[in-house]
Amino acid sequence: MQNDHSLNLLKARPTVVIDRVSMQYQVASTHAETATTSNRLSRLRRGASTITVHALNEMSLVVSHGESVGIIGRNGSGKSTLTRLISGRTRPTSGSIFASDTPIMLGVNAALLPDLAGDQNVILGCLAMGMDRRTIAEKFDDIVEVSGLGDSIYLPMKSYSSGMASRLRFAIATSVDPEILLIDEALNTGDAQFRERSRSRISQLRDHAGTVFLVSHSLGTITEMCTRVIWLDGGDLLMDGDVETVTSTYSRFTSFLSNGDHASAQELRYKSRESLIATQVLERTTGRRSA
Ligand SMILES: Nc1ncnc2c1ncn2[C@@H]1O[C@H](COP(=O)(O)OP(=O)(O)OP(=O)(O)O)[C@@H](O)[C@H]1O
Repeated sequence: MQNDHSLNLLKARPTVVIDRVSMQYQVASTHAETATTSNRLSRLRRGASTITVHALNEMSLVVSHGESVGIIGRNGSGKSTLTRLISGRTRPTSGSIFASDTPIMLGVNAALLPDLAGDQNVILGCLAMGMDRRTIAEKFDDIVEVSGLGDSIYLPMKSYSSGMASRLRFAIATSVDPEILLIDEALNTGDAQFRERSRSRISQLRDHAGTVFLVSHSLGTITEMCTRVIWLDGGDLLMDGDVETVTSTYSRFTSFLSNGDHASAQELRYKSRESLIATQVLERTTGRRSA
């Protein structure tokens, strides 16, 4: 048993290693114990005080090739912060993140222009991702096909609905077969046909041994597309495991909360966190080891 486990670890090729990462933001706050209208007005002149928001408390994770990791949790639990850290757009307050290749963040990396037509934006987006002209020409039809925009591809992007724009971004961002793809909610805007198309595109990416991170409030989307799920709450990593176990526990948690049963929700939160087996990232040492 132990040998099987060690063998699996050896076979797994890590793509993202999150080593004791935490994130705090310094934010201006107008809160005061003794706030009155007059001192609120005087604070308008003096400026607000600063507080620290603990967006992510220290956590470690190792994600490997072929994994599609769903990130779930209530509003403000730290999901977007975690994806921004993995993408390298934000630096963690403490800890380090290692990635085997540049992570592509859907919708952010494709710097598209609203005045240009969809087809022109395809070229712009591909150039921005570092493709040469020949590769763009090879991929062009496939990108238009994945976007499902039909003749709307020739219209300016500013005339698109938000769902149409995110379909185009999805098609462009996934055309590079990124080794690490981060998707934050973008898939929820599409219609059923697009969801089907994006689902098959994500499984293609996984088959090419890539890694996908998907933030979503839709447990249906997570169940359809992910092989592993992590649950964040209040900046804490509460669960990390198979899709069924984590999503069903999270559903119980949210239904306790919506029924006003905060005690049971807290108990479930506590138990989940207690049973989490924390990842430990060991220092890599070189040279001869002593006995
Ligand atoms: N740029 C920022 N400056 C200050 N605080 C921030 C910033 N970004 C996020 N936060 C805070 O960090 C915490 C986590 O936010 P984050 O956006 O990561 O949550 P989330 O789980 O993605 O939420 P949602 O489901 O609502 O998108 C929140 O308390 C939020 O207010």
